Amino acid sequence: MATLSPNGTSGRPTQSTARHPTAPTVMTMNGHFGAVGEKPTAEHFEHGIQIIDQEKVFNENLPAYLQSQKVLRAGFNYHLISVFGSQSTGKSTLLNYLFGTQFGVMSEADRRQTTKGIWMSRNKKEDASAPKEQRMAENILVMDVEGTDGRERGEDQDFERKSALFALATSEVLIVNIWEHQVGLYQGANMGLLKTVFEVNLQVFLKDAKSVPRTLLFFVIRDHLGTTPLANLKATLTQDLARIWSTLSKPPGMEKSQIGDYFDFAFVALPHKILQPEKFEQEVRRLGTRFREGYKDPKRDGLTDDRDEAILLPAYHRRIPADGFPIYAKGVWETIDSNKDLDLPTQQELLAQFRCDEIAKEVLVAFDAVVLPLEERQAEGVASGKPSILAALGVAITGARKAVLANFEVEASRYHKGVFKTKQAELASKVDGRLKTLFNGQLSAAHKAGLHDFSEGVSSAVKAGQKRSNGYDFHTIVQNEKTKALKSYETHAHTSLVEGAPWSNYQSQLNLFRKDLDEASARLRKEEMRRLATRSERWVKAKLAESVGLEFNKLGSGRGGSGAPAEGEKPATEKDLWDRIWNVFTETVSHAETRFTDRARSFDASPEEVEVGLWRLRRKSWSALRDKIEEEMMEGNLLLKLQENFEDKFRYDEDGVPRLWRPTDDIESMYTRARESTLELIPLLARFKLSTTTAPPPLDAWIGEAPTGVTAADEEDLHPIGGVDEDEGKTLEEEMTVLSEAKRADLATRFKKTADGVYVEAKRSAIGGMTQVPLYFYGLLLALGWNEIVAVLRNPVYFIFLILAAVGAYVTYTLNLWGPILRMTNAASSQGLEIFREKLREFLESSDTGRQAIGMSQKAGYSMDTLHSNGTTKTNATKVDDDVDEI
Ligand SMILES: Nc1nc2c(ncn2[C@@H]2O[C@H](COP(=O)(O)OP(=O)(O)OP(=O)(O)O)[C@@H](O)[C@H]2O)c(=O)[nH]1
Repeated sequence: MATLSPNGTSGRPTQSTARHPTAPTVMTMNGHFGAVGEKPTAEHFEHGIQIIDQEKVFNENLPAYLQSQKVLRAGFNYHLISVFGSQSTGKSTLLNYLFGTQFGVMSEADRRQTTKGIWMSRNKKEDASAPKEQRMAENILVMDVEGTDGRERGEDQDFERKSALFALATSEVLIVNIWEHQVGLYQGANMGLLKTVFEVNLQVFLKDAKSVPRTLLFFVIRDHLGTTPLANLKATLTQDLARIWSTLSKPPGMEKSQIGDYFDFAFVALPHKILQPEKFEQEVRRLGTRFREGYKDPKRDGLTDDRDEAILLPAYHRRIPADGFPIYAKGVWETIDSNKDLDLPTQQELLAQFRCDEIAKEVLVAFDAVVLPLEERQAEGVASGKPSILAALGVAITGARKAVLANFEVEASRYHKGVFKTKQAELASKVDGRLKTLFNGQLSAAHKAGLHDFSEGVSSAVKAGQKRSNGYDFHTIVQNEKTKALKSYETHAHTSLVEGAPWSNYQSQLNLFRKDLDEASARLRKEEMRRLATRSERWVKAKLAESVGLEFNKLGSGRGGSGAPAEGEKPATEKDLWDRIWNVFTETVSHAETRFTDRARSFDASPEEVEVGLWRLRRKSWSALRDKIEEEMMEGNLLLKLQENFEDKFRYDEDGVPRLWRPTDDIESMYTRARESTLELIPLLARFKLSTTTAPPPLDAWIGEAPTGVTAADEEDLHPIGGVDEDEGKTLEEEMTVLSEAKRADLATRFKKTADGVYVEAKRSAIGGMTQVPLYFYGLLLALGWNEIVAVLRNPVYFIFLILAAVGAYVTYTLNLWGPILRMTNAASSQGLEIFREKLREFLESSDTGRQAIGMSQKAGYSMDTLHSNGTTKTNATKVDDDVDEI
């Protein structure tokens, strides 16, 4: 590191190493760094910083310097003072005295330029008299500007002009350092330079005259001997300045403007430093306090001497926040250096935009630290399809939002108001955009979870209710779950509210949630209605299976309680079969409808929904009835019913007593009557019609028009019904046709064969009864069997056996058991005959001659085979059982 002698002359810092590649990579006094990435420290800036070097290069380390001096975060709480004047007039010396800085000072013996470019240093003198909280006023930055009229630059006044402009654009106070004997001179008193300053001032602030901060031109007259009073010197200088002002060509509209409209002037004279060192130091100290102390009102504070008035008035402040100063200064310098028109308001706007963006970035770091993880968790939840509800979201994001906006305001509000407002709005909308997404995401997660929980809650409560003996009230379950879901949603939404954000409310989302809940409960209710409908349908089906089955069974009893049917007249049970079925059907369904309606009402189902449910129930019930009828009408079943009906009419008399056929009986006419009566049943059964009207039942009127609320889904599983679903191509007539013409004919043929079999059997049994033994046969039996009779009578064992047999026969007779015994015997003999026939067939099948015998035996077994081929499932054994029952 370069070293400095205490007075800073011999070790005067070298120039920027950045501009001299051969220079060592160490930091030099001007604050330019050699090594890339090297961080400057407070030590590096012991002598301040050369913010612009003599080659007019701006030093990028200015922020680091301000940071090291703890000025960067001071906001507006700092002051900037520049000093300029002729070379070697003691400017640096004055600043070092006033502010404790360590600017380089020329040695007494060597009159050459020491200050090159523009240096800056922070005031190091503390004002011990000031209260602690006011010590911020010590943030005074002092710029030591390269002296004018220097022999080193000669005629080149470019830097001189540019540095003066720079000082004017940035400083509150311009100290013009002149020696007493320079007063009245033009160049020596820097009047040329001041003319430039005034000109530029007019141009620079022309655009926005109102916002022009005033500048204090503070003339420090050095080596004041006292022979010419300060007032005179002051007057001379004031006159000179006024003259210069008057000679300036002013822009239109500003012709009459006075120098005092833009500048304040102050004058101070300092004694000769060499000749009157004590007085010099005393006056310098007095002057120093004027910089460091707050403003003093001459009258209020009882000041008698304007030498005690404060210098750094608020009106002079350039209103550039300290953290924006390096950017601003750089922008200003680059504009000046490139000889462009300096437009300070624009510079300030540019600065404001730049800094506001930077500040926004800075404050967003803390915001991101809070919000980013939340956003990530939410995005993960959405991606996985299970949006997660973020706990205490509102508190977290409200804090983050408040902090980011407050921090931005603190830092950025110092900049150009318009830009600040715009950037603040931009930041707020960016922050709010993200938070709104987060908030809405939270609400939609709560929405989804709420709906899911609601459906689950209802389902599990219904399941639990199904297990309970006293059932469950669906409506209450739905209401309870709905209340729970709404409460939970509101809690989540409430805890996610972002305090202070105008968009942060959830009323519309809550309404949407409520609407979706209603939809979900309507859907669940519909499902429950479906379940109820299924239960009702099952109930109707079971009831119909029982009651319709019973009605059909009554067909088997052909007497209908009125004995053998008279010619052409049908028993009541047969005539009004369909009426009874229709009545049973409508009553059953009506009963089911009442139950369905009551239950559905308890679900809070709408009348339309109930209407649809009832309509479906009626259609389903009709289908169930049709199925049942079809089942009853299955060929085997029907033939059996007809056979039973016929046998009932044929085999039993008017009192329901089985007939014992005698040869004298008119079997044929009785058979014909019973057969015809049963045959008449076939057309009756073939078509579903009411006896009263002989028309089909009013099915379409009974089912009714499809309610308006019926959807395609409701009709999906319904069978088309003629008369109701005309478009399905089936008429009501077809719907009501139970047996087709061909089936009827076939059924009649089959039945006739069965009936014929029964008739033959009856005839045979009548003829069997007719066989009488001749009387002489008994005489012959007595004659031939006399010996055996005597043997039996004489033998006590035979005799006792005979008596027992007689008693047994008598008991059988008194118990009326002879008939069944005979039948059983008959059945057993026919069975035996059948077995014998089978055996014979098997035997004969093995030989050619046997085939003929099979044919014969088949003929003999005609009635039995017919019975089997007619589809009856009854075996002889069961027939025997039936007979036993009948008895
Ligand atoms: N007579 C007199 N000499 C002074 C006074 N103040 C400083 N000097 C001397 O003047 C010389 C120049 O002082 P500097 O402070 O370096 O002057 P400067 O204006 O900063 O010089 P440059 O930076 O080169 O422009 C030094 O030798 C000082 O000792 C003063 O009030 N009166």
